[in-house]
Amino acid sequence: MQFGEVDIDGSLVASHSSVSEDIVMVNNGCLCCTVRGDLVKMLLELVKKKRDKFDHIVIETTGLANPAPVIETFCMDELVSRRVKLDGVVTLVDAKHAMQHLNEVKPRFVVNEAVEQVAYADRIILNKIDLVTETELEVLTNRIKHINGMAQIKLAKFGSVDMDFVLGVGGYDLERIDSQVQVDSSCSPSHHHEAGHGAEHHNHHHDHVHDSTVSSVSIVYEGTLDLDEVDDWLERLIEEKGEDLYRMKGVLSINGSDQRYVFQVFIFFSFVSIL
Ligand SMILES: Nc1nc2c(ncn2[C@@H]2O[C@H](COP(=O)(O)OP(=O)(O)OP(=O)(O)O)[C@@H](O)[C@H]2O)c(=O)[nH]1
Repeated sequence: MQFGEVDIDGSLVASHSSVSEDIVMVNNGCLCCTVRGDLVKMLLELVKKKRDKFDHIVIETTGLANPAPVIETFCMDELVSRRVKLDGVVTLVDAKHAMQHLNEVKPRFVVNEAVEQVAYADRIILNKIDLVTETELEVLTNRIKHINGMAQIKLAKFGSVDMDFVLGVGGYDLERIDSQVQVDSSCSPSHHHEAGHGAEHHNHHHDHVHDSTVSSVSIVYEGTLDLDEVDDWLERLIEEKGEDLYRMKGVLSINGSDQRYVFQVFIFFSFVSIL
């Protein structure tokens, strides 16, 4: 499926077309509710009429789309969420042009879509690496990691990556968060390591990078936590800072319990989902 105002890929595909039947264009603009309504209709129709013919549904948005309303559809629409599960958000980054888009200064209250697409991603394909120098690639990679420290990044030419990298991602799968968080806390470049006596901030890797209004932070705290206090903290954080947050994932060790607690939170304009 593709969202977009001008259906260019659609006409290209239609002209070659034994596959056209499997590609659905949704071109009613980018307003969240319009897109969501269409998306819900398409998804339900696919499930109803062709459920035995596919394993995955791939939704391609235009480069200008905010991914949030699409992600939101899978959590908020009851009929959809009962029938299809969001596997993950994959963002294809054009190594040659991405920096320019990430740096574009938008008017106040207008979000930079390129930054959002990186921020929401579970997987990032950093494509066209043959068109940039090693230094450019390094600067861009650092910038992307600064915006989103959780996503796995794969460098590619002509979009060539293993199928496993883009399908079966499990980005919203609570069971996989445990391992993701462990990997992340050992290698994230933007982690905050808190140990008893106060926070020590390790952001020195990024001192030379253009400041980004969107960034990811991880907190590693040794010891156990009180569940009620964690609940209160999350509630307060969402209430006070909800508008500034995109996603949260975590694994907690709780006082008096030898089980690991895994949580994730998605925050969209006026919607919070805690699993
Ligand atoms: N040198 C080089 N060219 C590439 C690579 N990947 C794609 N291209 C070329 O870039 C051109 C434009 O392709 P894309 O940027 O992928 O276009 P697209 O994604 O279909 O465009 P939108 O969906 O409209 O964003 C085509 O001629 C591709 O062959 C790459 O890794 N290296």
